Amino acid sequence: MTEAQSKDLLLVDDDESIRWVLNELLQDMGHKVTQANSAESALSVLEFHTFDLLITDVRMSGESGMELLSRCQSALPDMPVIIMTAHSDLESAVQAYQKGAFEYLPKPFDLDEVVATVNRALAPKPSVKSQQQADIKHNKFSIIGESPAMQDLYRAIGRLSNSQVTVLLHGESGTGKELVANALHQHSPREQAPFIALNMAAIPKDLIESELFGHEKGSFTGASGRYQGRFEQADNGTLFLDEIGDMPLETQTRLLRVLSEGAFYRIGSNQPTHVDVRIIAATHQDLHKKVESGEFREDLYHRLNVIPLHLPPLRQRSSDIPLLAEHFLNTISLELREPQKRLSREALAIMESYPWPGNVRQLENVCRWLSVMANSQLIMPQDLPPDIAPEIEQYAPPTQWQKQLSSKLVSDYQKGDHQAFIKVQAELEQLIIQTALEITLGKKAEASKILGWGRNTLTRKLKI
Ligand SMILES: Nc1ncnc2c1ncn2[C@@H]1O[C@H](COP(=O)(O)OP(=O)(O)OP(=O)(O)O)[C@@H](O)[C@H]1O
Repeated sequence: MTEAQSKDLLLVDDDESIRWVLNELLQDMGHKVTQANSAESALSVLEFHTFDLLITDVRMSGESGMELLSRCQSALPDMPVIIMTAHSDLESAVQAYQKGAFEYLPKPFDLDEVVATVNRALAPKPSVKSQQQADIKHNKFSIIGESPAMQDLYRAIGRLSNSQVTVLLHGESGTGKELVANALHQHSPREQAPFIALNMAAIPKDLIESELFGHEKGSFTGASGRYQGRFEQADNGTLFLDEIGDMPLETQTRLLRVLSEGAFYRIGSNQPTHVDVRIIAATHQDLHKKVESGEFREDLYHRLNVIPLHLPPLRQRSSDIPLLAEHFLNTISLELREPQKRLSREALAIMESYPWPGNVRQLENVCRWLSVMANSQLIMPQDLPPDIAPEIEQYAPPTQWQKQLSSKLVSDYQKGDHQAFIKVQAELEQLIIQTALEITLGKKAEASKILGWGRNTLTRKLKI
């Protein structure tokens, strides 16, 4: 790297080991790095030295990285700031972007990503810079998840938060498309205006136009009064068109006209109605294929697909299942005014490997079912509904020998034999080993196979 490319970087984190790793990396990239362990000490360094880039953690004792970012935005608006945080949720991502951060990096980070981000931040750029400093209110439609796929999504919502652009959400049913559409609206300049949702698959085809555009009294049989359509209801706000792939072709043509002209006619009226509506559409179908088969207008497809966002199915982000389940069990317990149930490690493991064809909606329903149906506070595998864990035998009463064994254990223990449990385990093990050897006519290799052990394990256990 040449001298000319070497830049002055300020690195702020109260975690010394993270500073060490990043310092090594940034110096290897050829940059000069100054370190600070708090926002306060960063500010005092910034008083007498200018930097080409600030990289800061969010959570530190004293002032936070966000406060540091705000101060730098007003005093040093040209210095790009990269925000890093271990607490990566939608709110922090959106807040970082809205406060003017150049980029938001969730921890633990990938070092290649850090290099790429630093390079982009230091690249010469046009001097236009968004200075919007909107305050974020708490989002009641909280989106849960920390998987890399969700973090990509948070970043996309953050980047789009100052814009009005049309978005097409794509994802299987129940992946959270409506939730994300709502979050896009809540974090947009239109947040004070209505968010109106309409699901094309849920209304009869011959009523779609009247639902969208409204009608005058008597314009068709059954139109007993004047009706304001969803477009008018969403004026200045956002209209969410769910299952857009199910929109009939004639309605597509009308929708296209509204999008290009900003006006439409109520059914039965010849007066144009002008509206200013942002469209967010969603589909679980492959719209491109529908265009090829002539079922979806290509021009409308391009008009809607300005920014495509993909919501991955839950089975591809199973690391989010524990957080989502905890969130649902908590909100449902509050709804039911009952203590919150918890998932045992074993039950959670089964849920994490289940494919969830109905995605987050199905997980939410299962949590509702468990909140009402599970017998104990700690949910065990046998408490799970049969479609989630079909191989788990549902609770069955103990058989005669199990009852006898159990009462012998209790009485031996109560009589003072504190080794009772350990002895029975060893006896049971010897019993199943002998049975396996009997049916394999003493062949250890075969016996170890049916026992599910390695040969050495069997030999070792035989010696005990
Ligand atoms: N990441 C998430 N965090 C919290 N709740 C979620 C998340 N994703 C989805 N949900 C919940 O799951 C349910 C289904 O979500 P949503 O209706 O947004 O899915 P969708 O993709 O629009 O489904 P469909 O295509 O069937 O209309 C909702 O109750 C929603 O609140």
